[in-house]
Order: sequence, then C-alpha cells, then structure tokens
Amino acid sequence: MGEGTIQIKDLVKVYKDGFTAVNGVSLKVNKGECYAFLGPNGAGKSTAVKILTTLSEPTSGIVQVGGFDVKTEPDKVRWEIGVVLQETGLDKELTGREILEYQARLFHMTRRMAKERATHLLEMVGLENEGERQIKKYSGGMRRRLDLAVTLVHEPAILFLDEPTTGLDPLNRKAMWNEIRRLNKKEGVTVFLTTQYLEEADQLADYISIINEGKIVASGTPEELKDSIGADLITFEFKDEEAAGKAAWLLGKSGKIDYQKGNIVTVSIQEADRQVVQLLKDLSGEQIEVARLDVSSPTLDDVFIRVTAEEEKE
Ligand SMILES: Nc1ncnc2c1ncn2[C@@H]1O[C@H](COP(=O)(O)OP(=O)(O)OP(=O)(O)O)[C@@H](O)[C@H]1O
Repeated sequence: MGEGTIQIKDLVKVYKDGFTAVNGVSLKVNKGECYAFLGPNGAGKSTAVKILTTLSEPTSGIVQVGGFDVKTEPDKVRWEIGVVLQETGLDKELTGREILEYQARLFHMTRRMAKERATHLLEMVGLENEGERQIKKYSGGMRRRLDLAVTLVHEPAILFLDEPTTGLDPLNRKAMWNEIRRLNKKEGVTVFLTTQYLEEADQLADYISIINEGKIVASGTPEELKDSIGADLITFEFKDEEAAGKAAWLLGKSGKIDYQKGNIVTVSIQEADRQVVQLLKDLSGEQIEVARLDVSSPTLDDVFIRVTAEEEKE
C-alpha cells in the first residue's frame, strides 16, 4: 500500500531563525508519475525535498513517502527512495566503479552482486568506459550521471531529483532528460523533481506545481497550465492604419482585441490555428488585405511570469 506514492498535507517548515520556507503545501503523486516543482531561487523547493527525503523534519503537516511517514518511519522511507541533491557528496579520489560498489555494499549486497550491479549501472548511464577513472577527472555531466547511478543502486521506487540539470550544457541536459524519462516511463519509477527551468518541467513532468515563497501558486498538467493563461494570440499586420481599423472592428467579433496600434492588430482567441483560416476569409470578404500574420501560443514562461507577478501584487 502506498508504494511509489507521495502524499503531503499542509506541510509547513519554519527554520530555527523563524523563517518560513514552506508555508502550507499539499500535494499527491501517484505511482509512476513524474511530478515537478517549478520555482525561482529561494522558493522552498530544496527545503521540501529535504523533508521528503528525511534529511530535515517538518515543523507541521503530514508527509508520507512510499506509504511511510517521514517523521515516524524514516528508515522505511529511505529504502524506498533515491535522492540526487544539488551538491554531490561523492569522494572525488575514488573511481566511479568504486563508489557504486561501495554504495551497493552499504545496501547489504555481496561483493559479487555489488560488482555486477556497478557494471550494470555504469552501462545504464553511459559511463561504461569511465568506470575505472577517478571522479575528479569526470566532467560535470558525467558526475551528474554517476550521481544518478549511485541513487539507483538499490532500485528505489521513488526518485527525488533536486535541480538535476542545473549547470549542464544543452547536450548533457538532453542526455539527462532521456535517462530520467526512461526511468520514469519504461521502468515505472516515480519521479519528483525540482527545477527552475520551464522547459525541463514541460519536457518531463506529467504534473507541475509552481512554487513561490513557500506556497503552491498554480498547478496542473503542462497543457492545463498553458491553457489557464488563456487564449492564443494572432498578430495581423495590414497595409495601413485605415485597413487595420476596419479589420479590428471585424476581428473583434470573433476574438478579443489584445492590442491595436498603427497597422498592427493582435487578437486573443481560443484555438487560433483552427480559427485563422476563417478570419482570413472574413477579412478577404471585406477586401481587407493582410500583409503579415503571426500565431503564437502561451508558453509556461507566460504562466510563470503571470502567477509570480500576481503573488507579488497581493
Ligand atoms: N537552514 C536554514 N535556515 C534558515 N533559512 C533557510 C535555511 N535553508 C534555507 N533557508 C531559506 O529558505 C528559503 C527557501 O530555500 P530553498 O533552498 O528551499 O529554496 P529553493 O527553492 O530550493 O531555491 P534554490 O533554487 O536557490 O535552491 C530561502 O529563502 C532560504 O534562504
């Protein structure tokens, strides 16, 4: 019961100095889901991950990971999870293989099993040719992949990744995304990740919560979040201001005029890619010629900017 799931109810974390880093967060993650906490620096993401992974205690609220309570059954939680934190604690004098074998021994594997597991994991994260090299000679991307391999030693049902690709170049970021996706979709590992990158949340997560100043300010699937900020935008450019004026009157019947200046008119409208053909027909019926056209859909960036701006206003 509860295997591979995460449940948080009214979580609050107040640090010793009185600072409230997490302020009433509730959420649920189902087995096999990829859930992203998206938020700016200092939003409370790492604090939440530390609590979920038993490294820090909640001030109040209920936190269950893999069906176990983090406060009363932390040892059971630890067997269920793998954690990749921002700061890697790996001893850089050791080789990749030594670290993996050491970790496997910590999880009570025999010497032979540990060796086999290390070989398998090195292959899995694409480090099969680097296993005998010292970690200090690894690139940043290789270290992250080794971090991931280390957390997979005991085949956890839930994986916590705190900003897994911060500081990586685009190529290494994509490789890491592929690995996370494979673990989540092919092996059914539940993934809870934090990120400052909208693209990362969009690429990986089934469900996203935007967190700011310790509170969830918006949540949904990537599609729902994009939809929540509303319609698509179509920007028309006409030959002159007069044509634009006539067009705005006509376009205003189908959508909301978002912007009008000079020979430019922007309409906000649902499902713009479907509507645009009809709008062009309507304009042509009135002998209004369109010089240029641009259709754009809202991005998660727009959602993020809007919800954090609204928070600041309040
Ligand atoms: N031990 C601590 N004592 C007091 N305040 C802390 C402590 N650790 C973190 N904080 C504060 O809590 C807030 C949330 O920090 P946290 O590290 O959880 O944010 P974050 O969203 O992970 O940001 P980042 O992306 O920068 O890691 C910050 O304002 C931080 O300064």
